[in-house]
Parts: sequence; C-alpha cells; structure tokens
Amino acid sequence: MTQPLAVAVLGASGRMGSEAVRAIEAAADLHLVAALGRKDPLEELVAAGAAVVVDLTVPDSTEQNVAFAVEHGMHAVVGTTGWDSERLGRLQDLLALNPEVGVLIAPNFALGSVLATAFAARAAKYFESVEVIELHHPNKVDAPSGTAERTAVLIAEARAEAGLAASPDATRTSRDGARGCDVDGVRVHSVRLRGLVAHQEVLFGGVGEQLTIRHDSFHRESFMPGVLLGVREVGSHPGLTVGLDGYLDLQA
Ligand SMILES: NC(=O)C1=CN([C@@H]2O[C@H](COP(=O)(O)OP(=O)(O)OC[C@H]3O[C@@H](n4cnc5c(N)ncnc54)[C@H](O)[C@@H]3O)[C@@H](O)[C@H]2O)C=CC1
Ligand SMILES: O=C(O)C1=N[C@H](C(=O)O)C[C@H](O)C1
Repeated sequence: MTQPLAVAVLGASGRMGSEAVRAIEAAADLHLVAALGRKDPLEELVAAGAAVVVDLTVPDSTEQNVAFAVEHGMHAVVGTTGWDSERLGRLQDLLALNPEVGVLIAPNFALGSVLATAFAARAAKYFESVEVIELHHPNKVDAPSGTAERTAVLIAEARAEAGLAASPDATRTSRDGARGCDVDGVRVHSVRLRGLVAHQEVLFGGVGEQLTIRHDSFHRESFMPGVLLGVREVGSHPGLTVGLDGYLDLQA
C-alpha cells in the first residue's frame, strides 16, 4: 500500500489555513504532519518530515517560507499573495539550484476563478475596453487581489500581442484612486465589503455591447479542491508553475 503524502500547512490558524487543515485531514491519501502558525519555527517542517508545504500566510513572510521549503527539498503549494515579478525571479534562481523541487504559486485555487481568468485572457483581444473589479471581505490586507493582478497581467499580454491600443479614457482630472490602479495598462478596482468572501468581474466593452465575466466564491470550501489538487500534483511538476491552470488541461 502507498504511504500517505506528508503535508504541512503554514498559516494553519488563518481563514484559509484552517480550512486547508480540515481538507487535508479528511483526505485518505494525505497525512497532515505539521500545522504551523506565525511563531512556530520553520525547522519543525524538517522534524515533521513534510514532503509538501502549503503556504497560506501573509505577503511579508511567504517568500522566506517558500525559500526554506525549497532549500530543504520540500515541494510548496502557495496561495499567499504578494508574488511580484522580482520575487518570482528570485524563486526561479533558487529552484535552478534545487531542480527536483516543484513550487505552485496559485493566485486562486477555485476552479471557477481559474476558468474565469482563462476566459478573460481569451476574450481580451476582441474588445476595445477592459476594466477589472475585485470585491473581497474587509479583513483582506492586500489590494488589488492576487487574482485581479494575475488576470490583468494576462489580459494586458493578450492585448499587446493583438496590437491593441490602450483602453479609451478621456479622464483629465479625478480624485486620487477614482480610476483604480493601473496593472500593465489595465484599470483594477478594489471593493472591501462586510459579507463578501472573494469575487471578481472583468468588464469588456465594445461598440454597443458589453461582456462581463464574473466569478464568486461564497465560502472558502471553494478553494479546497484546488489546494488538494496542487498538493497531489506539485511533486510531479519540478520547477515553478504560476497558476493552477498549469496543472489543468484548459485547451480547446
Ligand atoms: N490562492 C487562493 O485561492 C487564496 C489565497 N488567499 C491568500 O492567502 C493568504 C491568507 O489569507 P487568509 O487565510 O484570509 O489570511 P489570515 O490572516 O486569516 O491568515 C494568515 C495566517 O498566517 C499566519 N502567519 C503569518 N505569518 C506566518 C508565518 N511566517 N508562518 C506561519 N503562519 C504565519 C497568521 O498569523 C494568520 O493566522 C492571503 O495572502 C490571501 O490573499 C486567500 C484565499 C484564497
Ligand atoms: O484574501 C482573500 O480572501 C483571497 N485572496 C486571493 C487573492 O488575493 O486573489 C484569492 C481570493 O481572491 C481570496
């Protein structure tokens, strides 16, 4: 019989971490060997014999957590936000020194969100205008969301490849922030509202028409199939994968 995969969760007491602990404990093929919080030393991962580390912490600590895992030969599944291009570059360098290790950086683990972002990237070249609105619970510490950043980057890449000009916008004067933030030329607006979990709309505008691609996570359970898929797959994908779509067949 195959041994269950030894998994550790960082940020185990948090909103996502506690949900992930429950999901891993309920999976017969996985064994939760460590559930660490902010004050616990990372060396406990080694002592526990973790093969896969799930990072659901905060943008300030995720990079050092993942570096520790990679340097100790553990695969990492990362849901934490804050992975800009500089951090990803440093991680690529570290992985080049540890080529057998796999890291998944997943801005969003919900299948519907992964699909919504993929659909938006495909639609991007057909519309003159685009803006992204992300809506989250008010306890979220970062803005814009990692999902919105990733969606905007992919839309911007598709627009650039198709040779599209900037979205039309006659604004000359505005209050600070009224037009959201600029992610590679795509305007992203962040809403924080009690009662929400995680939601996003991509608005595409053409002459006389609008396409809206919306996704809603109503509960953090929505992220768990993606977390478990990442945990089970990461060891078979050495190197860096950004986006859960890297483990899915979304072609055609
Ligand atoms: N990829 C995805 O699908 C999702 C990603 N997220 C992201 O996951 C992260 C966590 O989100 P939440 O659970 O809502 O936040 P949270 O604030 O509820 O949980 C974070 C936890 O990490 C702990 N922590 C901080 N530094 C740590 C360290 N060095 N080691 C171990 N634990 C540490 C905190 O004490 C806290 O318990 C955020 O960046 C969020 O944007 C959230 C939901 C879905
Ligand atoms: O903090 C959250 O809640 C979420 N964070 C991720 C993000 O920033 O995109 C994923 C999801 O939107 C929930």
